[in-house]
Amino acid sequence: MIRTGLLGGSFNPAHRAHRQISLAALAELGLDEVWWLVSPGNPLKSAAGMAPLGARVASARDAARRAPIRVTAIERELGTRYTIDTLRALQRRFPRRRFVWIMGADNLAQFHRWKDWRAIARTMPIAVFARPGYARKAFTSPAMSWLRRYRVSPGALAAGSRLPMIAWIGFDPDPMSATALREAEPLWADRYARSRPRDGVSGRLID
Ligand SMILES: Nc1ncnc2c1ncn2[C@@H]1O[C@H](COP(=O)(O)OP(=O)(O)OP(=O)(O)O)[C@@H](O)[C@H]1O
Ligand SMILES: O=C(O)c1ccc[n+]([C@@H]2O[C@H](COP(=O)([O-])O)[C@@H](O)[C@H]2O)c1
Repeated sequence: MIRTGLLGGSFNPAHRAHRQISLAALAELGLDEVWWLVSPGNPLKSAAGMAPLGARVASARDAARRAPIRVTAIERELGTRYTIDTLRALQRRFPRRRFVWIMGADNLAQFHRWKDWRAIARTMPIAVFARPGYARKAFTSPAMSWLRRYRVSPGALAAGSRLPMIAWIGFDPDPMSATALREAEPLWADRYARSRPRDGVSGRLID
C-alpha cells in the first residue's frame, strides 16, 4: 500500500502553509507522498478573483519544489467537482493506495456544507490542521459534533483502518493565507501567464 495524503485546494496561489502542513502530515502519519489536488473550482467559492487553473498549478509546483508532493489538477480530468466524487474516483483508479484527506480547520468549520460530508468521512481518514482563528469554529462545528466520536490520535490514524476516523495533527499554526497573498500582490498570476497545466495533471503521470 502506498500511503498518500490528499490536500485539495484552490491554491490561488499556493503558499508556505500548504507545504508545511503537507510535510507535517508526511512525518506524523508516515505517508509516502502528498498529492495537491488543485481544484478547477471549489463548489462553495465564487469564481470571481480565481486565477486560471494553469497559474494556480504553476504556483503550486513552485511551492512544492523538492518535497515529496505531487501537484495535479486531476479533478479536471476526472470531471469531478465535489470532493466525494473525486475521492471515490481516485480510490477506483488507484486501488493500491491508501489515501488520507488533509484539510485546515477553516474547512472543518464548514464541512457540513460539503456534498455528502459524512460519506467523505466513511471513505477515507481525515487529518486536520489548526489554523489561527478557526479552532473554536472547527471544534463547535456541526460536522464536528458528529465527527468527534471518531476522533483518534495521529498515530492511531496512521496505524488504523476503521472508518470514520479523524485526527488533529500537532502543528504550530501559521497565519499565512492565499487571501493575504492576493491582497499583497493582486496580479500574482501574471508571473505564470504562460504556464499551462502540463501532462502532469493526468493520473497516468501520477503513478
Ligand atoms: N495557514 C494554514 N494553516 C492550515 N491549513 C491551511 C492554511 N492555509 C491553507 N490551509 C488549508 O489548505 C487547503 C487549501 O487551502 P486554500 O488553497 O484555500 O488556501 P487558503 O490560504 O485557505 O486560501 P484563501 O485565503 O483564498 O481562502 C485547505 O484545506 C486549507 O484549510
Ligand atoms: O465537495 C464539496 O462540497 C466541497 C465544498 C467546498 C470545498 N471542497 C473542496 O475543499 C478543498 C479546499 O478548498 P479551498 O478552496 O478551501 O482550498 C478543495 O479540494 C475543494 O474542492 C469541496
